This record gives sequence, C-alpha cells and structure tokens, in this order.
Amino acid sequence: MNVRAVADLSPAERRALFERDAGIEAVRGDVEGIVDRVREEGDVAVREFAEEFDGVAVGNLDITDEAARAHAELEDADDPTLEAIREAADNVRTFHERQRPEDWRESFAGRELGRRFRPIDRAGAYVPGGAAAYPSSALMGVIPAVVAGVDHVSVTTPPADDPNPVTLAAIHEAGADAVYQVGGAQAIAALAYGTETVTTVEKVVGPGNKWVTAAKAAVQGDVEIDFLAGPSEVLVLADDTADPEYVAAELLAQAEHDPDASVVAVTDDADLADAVAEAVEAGVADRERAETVRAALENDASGVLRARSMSEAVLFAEEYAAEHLSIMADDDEALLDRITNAGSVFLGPYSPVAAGDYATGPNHVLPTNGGAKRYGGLSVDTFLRSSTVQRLDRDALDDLSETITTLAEAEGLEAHAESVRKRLE
Ligand SMILES: NC(=O)c1ccc[n+]([C@@H]2O[C@H](COP(=O)([O-])OP(=O)(O)OC[C@H]3O[C@@H](n4cnc5c(N)ncnc54)[C@H](O)[C@@H]3O)[C@@H](O)[C@H]2O)c1
Ligand SMILES: N[C@H](CO)Cc1c[nH]c[nH+]1
Ligand SMILES: [Zn+2]
Repeated sequence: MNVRAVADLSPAERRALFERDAGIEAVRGDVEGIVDRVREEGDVAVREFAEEFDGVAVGNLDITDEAARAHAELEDADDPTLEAIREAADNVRTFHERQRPEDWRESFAGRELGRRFRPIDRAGAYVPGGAAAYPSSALMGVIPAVVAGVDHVSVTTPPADDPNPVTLAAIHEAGADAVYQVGGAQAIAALAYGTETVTTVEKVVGPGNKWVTAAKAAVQGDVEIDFLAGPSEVLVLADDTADPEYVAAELLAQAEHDPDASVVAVTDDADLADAVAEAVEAGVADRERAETVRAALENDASGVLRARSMSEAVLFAEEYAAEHLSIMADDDEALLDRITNAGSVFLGPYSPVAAGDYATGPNHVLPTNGGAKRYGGLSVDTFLRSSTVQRLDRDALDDLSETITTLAEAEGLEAHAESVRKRLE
C-alpha cells in the first residue's frame, strides 16, 4: 500500500474515498433483472439463480427443520462453537434489551398525550454466506427482531451442497421462525414479494455483498428495508502513540470480507503511516483469502493517508463516515467528541473491530458507503413503529379552539373548524 497525503488527493481520489459505492452501481441493472424474475416467476427463478450463482441444485427451499437439527447435533456433541454462539447471543440480547423503548403518557392542562411502540408483524433477515459463513450476522439480524417482539422472523441464507451447520445453528439459536436457503439478490426479492415457498415480510434487513445491497435498494419502497449495509469498511484514526501492527491488523481484518471492502488508515504521523503500509504488505503475504484481501487493499476507496494534523484527520473521518471507526490515539475521547459520522466507534488499542463483529453485543449490521451521515445501525427500533395517542377534556379543547379554527380557516378547511365548534356549542 502506498502512503498518500490527504492534502494532495486529487478530486477523483477524494471522490473514490468519499463517494465509494463498493461496486453496487455497476450491478444495479443485473440485479433489477433478477428481482423482476423472482417477482414474476417465484420459486422457479429462485432455483435457477441458485444454480447459476451458487452452483447448487436446491431441493427444498425451506430448511427450518435442518436448522433445528444442526443446532441439536452441535448441542449433543457439546460443540464449543455452539458455546461461543450462545455467549455472543447473550451479549447481543442484553445490549439490545436496553434499547426497548417504554410507552409513555403525560397529562397537562386537560391534555393527555403519549407515544406507544409496537413491533412489525413479519421481518426477514438476510444472513450472508457466499465467500465466508456468517453465523454472527444471524445473531445480529434476528435477535433485535425477537427482542422487539416481531411475531414472525424469517431468514434467508445462500444455498450450499453442505449447508454450514454453525450458521444454521446460530439462526436457530437466535430464534428465527423460518429459514430458507436462498442467497443474493434473489433472496431479497423473495422476502420482498414472496414466492410459493418464501413468505413475504414487511421489512427486509441485513448485510450482504454488492448484489444483496443493490437488491435492497431496488425493492425499497415496495417493502421497508433497514438501510444499505454493503461490503465492510474500516477507518482507523491514529496518532503517533498507535501501534502500526494493530492498525494494519484492523485493515487486514475488514479487507478479508470482500474484494469490494474499503479499508483506510489516517494519521498525522508520517512514520506511523509508513510503518502501517509496511505492516499491511507483510500481512497480506501467505494468508488465507489473500486474493480478496489484496483486491480490497487495492480498491480506490482504500489507503494509508497522512494528514497535516489530527484536526485534518478528524475532518477526513467526518467526511468518510465509516461503517467502523477505530480510534487509536492518546486522547481518543477528545477525538470522539469531534466525530458525529460513524456506524460504530472502537476506542483504544484493545478494542479491535472483531470484538464488535462477534461478541461484545452492539450490532455489527451497520451503514456503509457514508450512510452513517444519515442513519445508525440495526437496532430494536428497526423493528418497531410508533403511534401517538391523544385525549383532550372539554376545557382543553376550549383552550385550543381558537388556534385550531384559525389554522383550519387559513387552510380553507371549514369542516375541520366545524368539528371543533360543534363540541363546544
Ligand atoms: N455492512 C455490514 O453491516 C456487514 C455485516 C456483515 C457482512 N457484511 C458484508 O457482507 C458480505 C458478504 O458477502 P458474501 O459474498 O460472502 O455473501 P453474500 O451472502 O452477501 O452473497 C452471496 C450471494 O451473492 C450472489 N452472487 C455471487 N456472485 C454473483 C453474480 N455474479 N451475480 C449475481 N449474484 C451473485 C449469490 O447469489 C450468492 O448467494 C461482505 O461484503 C461483507 O463485507 C457487511
Ligand atoms: N465486519 C462485519 C460488518 O461489516 C461483520 C462481521 C461478521 N463476521 C465478521 N465480521
Ligand atoms: Zn468483520
């Protein structure tokens, strides 16, 4: 990786970093074709796409019972992976239970006003599983829905000749009601529009590669979605106290997700920048998934950057609006105070992003492509809708009547004004 100065970035380089789209735009047309076919042809199209993109001749699309069996088998074998899933699930559940909002009512001046929160009925969570298996994403997608009280949670995950038992067990442990072996854009379309086998849902959530993410953008409007959670990203904001090996480890970790992943380090220390670039190079060689890692590192949206000051580095981080922001610096809290745009922030040398990816409890389904400027990650709120409640006594209506009727008349809506006057006659 070569080191570039933030101040010397060309307009095209800045665009690649700040308007990164992880290849999603390029597959939009293909994805629309996939979505349309699933909408029109249902299971037939889903099976054809499974053959074409996953190389699997799918038997039964519904694998809910297989997930329960995989879970029971790991349990019978006292499998340590199931133990890890359970501990992670407990932490995710605990963190999300704190997010459940309380209904409230307040009375004053004869007005009783309030807000109530109710879960949606049916949610669908995509659990990725193309190049790697993602049992952790099953916990992150399903548990918040269960905590919110969603009545029916479906999961789709890519098909395989030998489905990953750990992913299936995690989906079951998380509390999914139905599991379908469908991957990619076709899975998102199946959840959005329904097929003979896959039940339609009210909201589709979850992360995935560029095809999954483009499909969520395509169905948005016909069905609710959480937000776009595409190929992973990390931005490390580091000063001269950071260990270059730790910074490099963060870049390598998120780079192994996808050739379209974006990984960046920005620092005011020129020596650190050089050392990070060197450590990344040394770390790519001979590793598993080296091709994926190399492609992600060479991405136009990745790089090691030198800033003239930590203030310039912070401004860069604000504009970048990373999915994951790791701050390894002496006064990390002071830097954090100046940051508003980030999906999840990891403070200090002992808080690797992997801790949040798997085990601490906060959700790892987070906005990519700068979405952190506009919304936060998956949470219990994602699965709730609110309604407001109001009750007025006669005096309270009388007190407000002038305001109501004046505004109604200003809008030319006489029947609105009349509905108030009638009650006060
Ligand atoms: N942002 C987040 O919160 C977050 C969280 C976890 C994972 N992720 C991301 O999820 C992604 C997982 O990607 P993955 O590929 O391993 O699994 P995936 O399940 O997202 O994608 C696999 C599917 O892609 C489809 N596909 C593959 N090649 C295709 C082609 N040429 N045309 C059409 N469709 C095709 C197939 O249908 C396959 O089932 C990674 O990008 C990872 O970074 C993001
Ligand atoms: N880093 C991913 C979110 O972008 C989540 C994940 C799952 N497994 C490992 N990592
Ligand atoms: Zn990760």
